[in-house]
Amino acid sequence: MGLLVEGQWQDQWYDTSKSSGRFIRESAQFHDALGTVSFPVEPHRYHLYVSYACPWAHRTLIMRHLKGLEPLIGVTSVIPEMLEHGWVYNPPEPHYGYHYHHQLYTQHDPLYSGRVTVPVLWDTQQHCIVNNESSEIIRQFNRCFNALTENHEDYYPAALQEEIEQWNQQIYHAINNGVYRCGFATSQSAYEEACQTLFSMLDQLEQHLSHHAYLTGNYLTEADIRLFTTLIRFDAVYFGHFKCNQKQLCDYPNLWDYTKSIYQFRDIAQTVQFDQIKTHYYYSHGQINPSRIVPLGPDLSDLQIPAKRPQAKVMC
Ligand SMILES: N[C@@H](CCC(=O)N[C@@H](CS)C(=O)NCC(=O)O)C(=O)O
Repeated sequence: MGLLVEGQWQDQWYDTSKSSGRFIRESAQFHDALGTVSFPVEPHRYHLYVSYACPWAHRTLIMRHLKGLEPLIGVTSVIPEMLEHGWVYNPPEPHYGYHYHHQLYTQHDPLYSGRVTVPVLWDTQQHCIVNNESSEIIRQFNRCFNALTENHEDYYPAALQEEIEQWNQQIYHAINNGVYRCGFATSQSAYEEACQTLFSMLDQLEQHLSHHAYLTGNYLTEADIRLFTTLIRFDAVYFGHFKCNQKQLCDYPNLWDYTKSIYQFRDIAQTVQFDQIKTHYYYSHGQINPSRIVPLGPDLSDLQIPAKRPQAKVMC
């Protein structure tokens, strides 16, 4: 785990010393958009770099799948173990033969300073990063390629945007980033604050999902996709490794059924790789798990049993 400082790789854990033990996530630095003069929409031009372990990158894999973009946008993944060199490709990535993900960042900017994260959307023609913020990449995947794919499904429909934004904001803070705020906290008070916020939001969602099939009703939206990638990792890694252990997700009947329903929707299950998820978290974070032992459980076979709620609808 590390970061680049003016283009030089430094092996360094997160610094929580100036924030009373609280983990504060750095913002992504690249925010360009497809469908602009600089980045016109073209097949086979853009490439996605992901980790199957990472919940943020997982959002982009799901949207790429639902929007039928697999034939148009290639994917390179890293190995789950993220150690002194950060994210590592295996085999080397296809465009430049790089071994380390930080080499892609310095290809874009030889003096880049900051964290080296996945996902990255890369332009293979101009040899640069288009965007490294998952919430923006999924919006671009949702709308930019419709003319090429003839897939007009809309996971961010105008009529639901206000509601989606509200959910996104609450869920990002309490849950998506919330599990990291628990796991990477280095003081008791920072951990407890994050854990209480997390479980109070899960309790609120459990109520909501007792009378709504999905966050905004019967339609699957980006808000559900963003929530799903954290929930599907909950019992496997966040409960134990990140100490989010007031309850397991499977103790919440509605949240668990909701998670199953999305897992079972249109082969989304194929984007979920539990081996990589468990190996990444338990093996990579030596500060949290010095033995690097990866637990055998939990038994997640219940995910295969059909969910009870109605299958999601998709707006077109
Ligand atoms: N805001 C980014 C966050 C991406 C992110 O933090 N990814 C993690 C993987 S789960 C990462 O690459 N971390 C490496 C690091 O922080 O050094 C997004 O949503 O795309």
